[in-house]
Amino acid sequence: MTDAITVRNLTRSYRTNQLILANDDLTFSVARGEVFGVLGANGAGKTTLVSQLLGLVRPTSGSITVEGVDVVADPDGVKRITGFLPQTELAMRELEVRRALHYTGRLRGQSEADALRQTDSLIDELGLGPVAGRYVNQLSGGMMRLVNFGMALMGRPKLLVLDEPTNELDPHNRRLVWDVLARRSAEEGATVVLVTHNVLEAESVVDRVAVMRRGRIVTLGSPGELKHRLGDTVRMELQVRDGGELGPGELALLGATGTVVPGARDGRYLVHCAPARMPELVTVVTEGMRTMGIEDFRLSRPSLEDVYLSLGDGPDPEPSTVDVTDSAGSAGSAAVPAGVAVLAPPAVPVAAPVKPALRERLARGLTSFKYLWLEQMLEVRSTWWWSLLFGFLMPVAMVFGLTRIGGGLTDQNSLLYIVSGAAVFSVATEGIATLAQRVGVVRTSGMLLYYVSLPISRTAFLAALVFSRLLLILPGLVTPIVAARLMYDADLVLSPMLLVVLPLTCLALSAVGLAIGTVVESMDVIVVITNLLIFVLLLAAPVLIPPESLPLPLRLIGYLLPPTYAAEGLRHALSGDLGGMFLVDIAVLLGMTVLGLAATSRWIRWRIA
Ligand SMILES: Nc1ncnc2c1ncn2[C@@H]1O[C@H](COP(=O)(O)OP(=O)(O)OP(=O)(O)O)[C@@H](O)[C@H]1O
Repeated sequence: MTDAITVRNLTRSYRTNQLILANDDLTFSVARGEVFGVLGANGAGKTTLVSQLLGLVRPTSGSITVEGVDVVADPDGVKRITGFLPQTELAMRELEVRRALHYTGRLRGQSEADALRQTDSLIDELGLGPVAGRYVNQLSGGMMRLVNFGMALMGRPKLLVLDEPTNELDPHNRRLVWDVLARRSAEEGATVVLVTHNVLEAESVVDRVAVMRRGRIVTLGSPGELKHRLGDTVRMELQVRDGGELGPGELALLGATGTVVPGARDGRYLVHCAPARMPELVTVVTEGMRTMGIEDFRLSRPSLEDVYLSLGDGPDPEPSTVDVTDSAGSAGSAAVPAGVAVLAPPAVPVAAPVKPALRERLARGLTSFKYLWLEQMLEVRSTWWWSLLFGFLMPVAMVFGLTRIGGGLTDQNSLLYIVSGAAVFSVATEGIATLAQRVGVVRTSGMLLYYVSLPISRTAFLAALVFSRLLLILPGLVTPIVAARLMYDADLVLSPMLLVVLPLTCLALSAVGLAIGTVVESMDVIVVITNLLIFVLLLAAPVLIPPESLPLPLRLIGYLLPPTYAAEGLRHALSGDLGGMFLVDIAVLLGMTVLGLAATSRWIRWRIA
């Protein structure tokens, strides 16, 4: 078998108030078509390892090759051949199951026909027929996980990286997932990297397993080999009544015949001993059943769980105690420092990063944009009525109401303020506030991790976010103008310049929304900032109210806010005043667009680090 993954001296450190070695000098290889398990306690470094395999986290040092692609030099190359199932919340939750699978296939570069074909066959294979038309976020946790598993399989990736794929699944569906994985690896030659805490289940699925602790691989081999290392032992599994604990005296009594380790459940203990000592152990247990509170016990051969538990959770092992076996034939190397050394030279030569031709990139970018845009449009459908309220009715209501305050409309200038103010207020609500909050949710929920793992460009992703809101934003800009014309036969100039001002206003305010949602760390702070902005717009900025009616401090604050310039630009355009001040407004809006998009592009964590 040739190697699909080659990892050499991989180290990833994080510097917080201390230096954390999340992965510490890992060297191993995974053969093509192999199911490779990664086990380890919380914080052992499993997620850091798979994130690096996927090109999502940049190694501090070392190298990774996946199917001949140098992951560090060409992180996009690896995304084209990988299917990823993260533990975090996935995108596409507001789509129907069928669409979520289909769109994922298209975003992974499948043709329309192929994506539809595979969607149908996966729905069959995973038994998703009864829920195919239902929204993903309305399914039970287990069914949602099964759909997410299906999404990872779309595009028939050469490498599947699955983080706890059977979490929340019932026994029937767990079996289904393992069977599907076994088929993918045996029939299609897919390589599977499986992160799991479920040691018992992993044993029946994985070809080899690496056990990690404190950033290192402390043992690696096939389940059979690892169990063999426990020697010619037998084990007894004990269950203490009501999940209780054994006291030090009782542990010493059992420990006299073998090694005692606590099991994975409360009240469960495993005792390993030589076959010759077993009668003695059985006597100790049967005689002490009542005094020790032992409810049940049984004898068996050691399992992978025993290997895992026998490694304990003590301090990092010394290099000399590191235990390595590599069934692919690689040998451990004493020259490699602490951790594991299972060194296999890459069987596939590392290819230089392949940059697809411009035409292909454009075609891929457009397809990505189309499906991300469609996805976003479907995501916002639950809030359409709210957006339409702001887009159509609120600006009209504002024009209607504000023109009646204080005995009615006095002059054309006031009408201009009201019309442009109402328009910009509605755009700011949808463009800045809603967009900023949406980006914040995508970023903080872990959905971004999923988008980042797909072979899509950041530009396509951001463009889809903005353009999906445009349809909701544009009516809010236009309806106050139409309302004023109809209600007051207002003398508004509908110059071609409006075709510049209106889209630019949408774009500039959306860019500000994107930047706030990206740069501000906390979701709560994003909500506070955007609400405050809307509040200030309504009450203080020279958007609805002429500046001469505002005290100087409020006027100054107003001129610090982006929407003020949008309102001014619109007012100047509607009054036909296209002189110097209008050009200043356009320049500020352009500047805001560039700054907002640059800040978003710079700070959005497209590659986690
Ligand atoms: N972005 C980060 N900044 C600082 N420390 C980090 C970061 N990511 C991971 N770590 C640290 O690296 C170590 C390994 O974390 P990792 O998430 O890889 O563990 P894990 O084995 O996947 O754990 P779990 O089973 O809980 O998911 C932990 O100590 C963690 O706190």
